[in-house]
Amino acid sequence: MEPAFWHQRWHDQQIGFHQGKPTPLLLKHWPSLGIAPGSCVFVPLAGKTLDMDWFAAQGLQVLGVELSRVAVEQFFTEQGLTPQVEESRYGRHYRSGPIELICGDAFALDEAALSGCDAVFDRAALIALPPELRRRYVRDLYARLPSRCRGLLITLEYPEHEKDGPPFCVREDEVRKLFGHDWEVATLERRDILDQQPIFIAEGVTALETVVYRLQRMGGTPTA
Ligand SMILES: C[S@@+](CC[C@H](N)C(=O)[O-])C[C@H]1O[C@@H](n2cnc3c(N)ncnc32)[C@H](O)[C@@H]1O
Repeated sequence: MEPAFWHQRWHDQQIGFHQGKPTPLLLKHWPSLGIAPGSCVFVPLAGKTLDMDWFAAQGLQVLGVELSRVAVEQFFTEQGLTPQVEESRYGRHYRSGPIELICGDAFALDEAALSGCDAVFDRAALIALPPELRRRYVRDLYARLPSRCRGLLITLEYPEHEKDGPPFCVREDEVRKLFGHDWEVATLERRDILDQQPIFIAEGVTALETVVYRLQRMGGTPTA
């Protein structure tokens, strides 16, 4: 997916992935990670997700990264927030209270940019990328997160021949292969969601599951 693809989606407001409330599986599983208040959560490929708002309400700091300026500015406008804006080599930083959203390319973030992150939340991010980019995303971006990091990853699985991505089908064996060497991966939940996704049904998809994984950087401190 080239940047132009996403810029066009935001320009046309073709943002069916955006949810009008925080991700229910986030609310269910985040507490099990035991992330302390005041910690910083990295939200890659953030869009204007209300998950960022939810993290802030839990007393967490948020660092999001998003390509589209439309998305970033809509996030703050819709939250009734007036961010401070500043440029850096990573892009344009928008800050309001505990939320900082960088309008820029996630692949350009280096270890220095991510050094304050204690956790990561990946929903509709890994699965927004085609196979080769997924490998780069985990190999390069996830590898720059500090060794104390842990987090949640949410994926979708469906018969691949029935639909083109995004969102892409990313099966458990691929998740384990992608994260395998550097991250401990635990499957927390697998849920059939086809009947809640009429758009997939309309496209001819006959089976759809969402899977929640806990990610723990190897060498980090595991929780119960
Ligand atoms: C499917 S959307 C998901 C947004 C958000 N995670 C959510 O749950 O609503 C993927 C987002 O990633 C952004 N994106 C794609 N490639 C990116 C990149 N290289 N760096 C930063 N953002 C990117 C797109 O503009 C789009 O808003």
